[in-house]
Amino acid sequence: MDTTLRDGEQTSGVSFSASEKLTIAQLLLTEVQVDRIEIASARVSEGEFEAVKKITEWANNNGFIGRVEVLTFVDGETSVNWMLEAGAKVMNLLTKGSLNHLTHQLKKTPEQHFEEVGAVIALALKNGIDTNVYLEDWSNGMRNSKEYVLQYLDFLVTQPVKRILLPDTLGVLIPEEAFNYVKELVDRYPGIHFDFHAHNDYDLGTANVLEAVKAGAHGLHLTVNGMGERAGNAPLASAIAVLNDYVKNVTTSVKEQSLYKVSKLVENFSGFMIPANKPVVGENVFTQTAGIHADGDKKNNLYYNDLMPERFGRQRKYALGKTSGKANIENNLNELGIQLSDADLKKVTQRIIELGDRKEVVTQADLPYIISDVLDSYSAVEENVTVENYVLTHSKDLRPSVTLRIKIDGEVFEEHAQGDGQYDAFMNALKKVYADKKICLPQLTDYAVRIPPGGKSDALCETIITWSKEGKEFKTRGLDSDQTVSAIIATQKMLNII
Ligand SMILES: CC(=O)SCCNC(=O)CCNC(=O)[C@H](O)C(C)(C)COP(=O)(O)OP(=O)(O)OC[C@H]1O[C@@H](n2cnc3c(N)ncnc32)[C@H](O)[C@@H]1OP(=O)(O)O
Repeated sequence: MDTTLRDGEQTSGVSFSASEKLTIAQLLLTEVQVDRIEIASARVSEGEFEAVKKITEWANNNGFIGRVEVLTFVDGETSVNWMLEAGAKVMNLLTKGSLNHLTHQLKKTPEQHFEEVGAVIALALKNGIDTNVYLEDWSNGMRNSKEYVLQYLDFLVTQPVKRILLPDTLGVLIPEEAFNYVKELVDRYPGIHFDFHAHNDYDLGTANVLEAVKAGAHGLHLTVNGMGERAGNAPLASAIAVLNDYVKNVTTSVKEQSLYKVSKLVENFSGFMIPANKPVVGENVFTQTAGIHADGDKKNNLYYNDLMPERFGRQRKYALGKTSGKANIENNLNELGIQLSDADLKKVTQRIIELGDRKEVVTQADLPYIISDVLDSYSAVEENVTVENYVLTHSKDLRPSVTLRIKIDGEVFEEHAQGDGQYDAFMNALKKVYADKKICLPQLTDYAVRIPPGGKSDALCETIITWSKEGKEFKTRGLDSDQTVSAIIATQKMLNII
C-alpha cells in the first residue's frame, strides 16, 4: 500500500493540491500498479475533502475504488460521515496500539476503547465501508504493553476487519525486533492479514520492511521517495527492489520500470528534492565515477550487481572528473559516437583530470569542447609568450582595471591599464607592452562565448576570438570555467601565433 498521499504528505512543508493528488493516485494505480493507496486523513480540511472526492470519482469510474483508502478516527459518526460524503469505501481506522497512548492521549480504558472501535467498525459496515485498523504506536506497545496489544488483537480478530495495520509509528524498531514482533502475531493469528508500516528515524525503514516480510507480513506501507513525517517512511523503490531480489516466494504487483517516473512526478509536485544518492531513484546511483569500475564494466561485467539501471527505466552513466580513467572517457565518447587515437585519448583524459582536480564538474556535453580545445592545431605551437600573472578589478562606478605580468621570449614585462570591461582593460595593458616593443597586435573582429548545452556543467565556458592582421583572419579558442580567463587563454594563443 502506497501512503505517499497521506503519510508522505505529512512531510513538513509539503501539501499537494487536489489535482496533483489525483495525478499521483492515477499513476500509482495504473502504471506503478501498487495494490492500494492511502490518500488522506479524514476531517483534515476542505481541500483534502475535495481531493478525496476527485480521486474517489475517478476510482469509481475505473474500477479502483476498493483500492483507495482514507485514514479515519475513533470519533463516533464523524469520520464515517466524512467518508460517505467524500465517496470513499475503505477506511484505515486509527486506534491505539500501546497502553501509553491510550491512557495518556485518549484517556480511556482498554474496554472503553474496544467498545468505541467496535461501534465505528459496525457503523462503517452498515454504510458499505470496509475497515482496516491501525494500531498506532504498536512497536512501543509490543515493547512496553504487550499484554494490552494481545488483548486488543484478541478483540479485533472477532470484528469485521479486513486488515490489521502495524505501524512502527516512531521508527524505533531495529530489524531483529521487526522480525520477532511480526512473526509473533502472524503465528498467533493465522489467517489474519497484517500490514507493516515502517518509519525511517534510524535509517532502518527498508531493513525493517525486509525483516517484516520474512516474518510473514502480508502487506507493507511505503511512500514514494521515502517521504513522511520526521525522517520519513520506508521508500517504495528501495523496498520493492530488495524484496524482488532477496525474498523468495513473495511477489508484489509493483512495476519496477515505473518507479523512477513516479519519483520524479512526486518530486516535482512536492518540491521535496530526491537526494542524488537516494537508492534506485537518485541522480547519481547508476553513475560509475572511478576509472577502475568503468574498466571492470568492460571486462566481463566485473562490477555487476542485480540493481541494474535498466530494471528501473534508467541508464548507466560514467562520470567525468579527476577519478576518471580512459575507460570512463571512452564510454562517454562511444555514446557521442566519437573515436580518438590512443594518444589523443590520453591528452583528453589528462585535461579532464586537471579540470576535476579544480573541483569542476565535467559533463558529457563538455567533451566535444574539451576535445577541440586539446586537439586543435594550436597544440603544435611552441609557446614563447605566457601570461604570468594578472589582477582584474571590477567595481561599481569605477572603470575595470588590470595589472598584468607577461613573459615574452624569456623577458618579463609588467603593465597597468583600465578599460570598459575586464577583458578590454587586459587588452589595453597588453597593447602598452607590445607598443613598447613596436609590435602592432592583430585587431579583434569577433568575440564569441559558448557554454556546453544542457546547463548542467559548471566546468566550462568557451571563448572563440577572431583576429585580423594584414587582411588575414584567424581564430583562437580558450576554455575555462571563468569567461574572462577563457578569453585570456585565447589571447595568449594569438600572441604565440603572430
Ligand atoms: C500514524 C499517524 O501518522 S496518524 C496521522 C493522523 N492524521 C492526522 O493527524 C491528520 C492531521 N490532523 C488534523 O488535521 C487534526 O489533528 C484533526 C482534524 C485530526 C483533529 O483536529 P483537532 O480536533 O483540532 O484536534 P487536535 O489536532 O488538537 O488533537 C487531536 C485530538 O484527537 C484525539 N485523538 C488522538 N488520536 C485519536 C484517534 N485515534 N481517534 C480519535 N481521536 C484521537 C486527541 O486525543 C485529541 O483530542 P482532545 O483534543 O479531545 O484531547
